[in-house]
Amino acid sequence: MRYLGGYKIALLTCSVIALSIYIAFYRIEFGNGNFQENRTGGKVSEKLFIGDDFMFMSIAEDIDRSHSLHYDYYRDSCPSAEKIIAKSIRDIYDVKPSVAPSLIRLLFHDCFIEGCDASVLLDADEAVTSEKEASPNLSLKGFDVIDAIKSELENVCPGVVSCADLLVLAAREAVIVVHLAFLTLLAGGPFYPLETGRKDSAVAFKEIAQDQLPPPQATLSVILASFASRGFSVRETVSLFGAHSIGVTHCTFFESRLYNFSGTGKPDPDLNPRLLEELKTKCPFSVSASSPSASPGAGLVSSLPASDSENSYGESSGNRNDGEIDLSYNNEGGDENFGTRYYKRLMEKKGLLFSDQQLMGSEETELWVRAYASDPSLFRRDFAMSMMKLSSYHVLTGPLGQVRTTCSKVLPRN
Ligand code: HEM
Ligand SMILES: [Ca+2]
Repeated sequence: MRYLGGYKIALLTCSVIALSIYIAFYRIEFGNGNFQENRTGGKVSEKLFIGDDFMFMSIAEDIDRSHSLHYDYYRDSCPSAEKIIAKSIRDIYDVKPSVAPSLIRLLFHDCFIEGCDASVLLDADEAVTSEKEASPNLSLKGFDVIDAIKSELENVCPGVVSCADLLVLAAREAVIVVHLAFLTLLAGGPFYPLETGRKDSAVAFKEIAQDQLPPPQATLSVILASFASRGFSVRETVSLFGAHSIGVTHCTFFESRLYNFSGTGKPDPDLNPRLLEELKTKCPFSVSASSPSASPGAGLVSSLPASDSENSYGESSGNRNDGEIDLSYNNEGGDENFGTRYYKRLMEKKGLLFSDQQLMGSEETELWVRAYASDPSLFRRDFAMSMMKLSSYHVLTGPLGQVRTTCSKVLPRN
């Protein structure tokens, strides 16, 4: 009996130690804010992974599964959905690699504004003031790709797969194809598991998009505050910026750094002098660099230094006839790693956007920049976690949303 009692105590002690280690690990690795309240009030389960292998773990199961996100949500209703999406992205990427950055950015602009509910995809009509018309969204691309995949899905299982799920799954596939291209997929990721079951909004949020998407002139404190208000830690925020390893930016978003930084009439001292000279040839002086026509929205923009706020996202930035430059323009050293190369550039003052270079502006953000620059697998792992978190941010589930049949239109009211 005494022996059995001792055994029980030992077992209890072991369990307590194991639980403490687990909790400590969870806190250290993922900080706070990882639980996402969905709009039904339920908890979205979190998945963790250790090293480069995913360890699936349900931290908090929803009570009512029909009103929450879960794995393989379309298992019975549309079993081929994820395959159709994945194949479409791969096929399109083969002929048009720019689809990958377009969709990753589209996901960010959807999820950041009132959650991943496909609100950004809605066109304007009598009932909808489209987010597409908000100035940060004028240069978004990839809507045609989403529409094409959606019509394929509608042929196979009409009215089943939401546009919000389609967008997060398509963006994940975009991350995968990019990594295949960079030959880093085999090096461990970053595939990230995604739960599904998001519903689409019946409204769009143009004013909120205008106010709350940080402009390329945003200062570090503005950037961090805007991500923190959505539950993203500094580490997660810095890792998400790694998406700027690929894709393009228009000259208009950084030209004031070349010619008239903060109204000084001089270039931004935080821009690499050699890169500066090259960029000047790619983006010749234009009127907008000296006296911007843009009149940005209020909100975040109004908290910028006056001279910077004048030329944030311009009202017509997407329509101006201005050059497109690779965000990784003139990458020297042949370092082809997605992520790593972006952070190395920041260390050499080669971030194209002022907001990118801001990540070198505090001890804590600089620490993560340096960590990601030197450790590709750490970056891949953190990026995957943060993308997963972004993709489940503030989702609509159950009866709170709808499943649109055309992603640019809300369902007609009965
Ligand atoms: C403060 C935060 C951010 C700002 C100010 C910002 C700003 C910008 C700007 C100005 C562009 C160029 C757009 C153009 O000229 O067409 C751009 C491109 C892009 N952004 Fe961001 N961004 C931010 C965060 C993010 C995040 C968190 C992601 C994804 C996780 C992201 C993904 C991308 C991608 C992939 C592109 C390239 C798009 C393409 O080539 O089509 N950005 N961003
Ligand atoms: Ca949204």
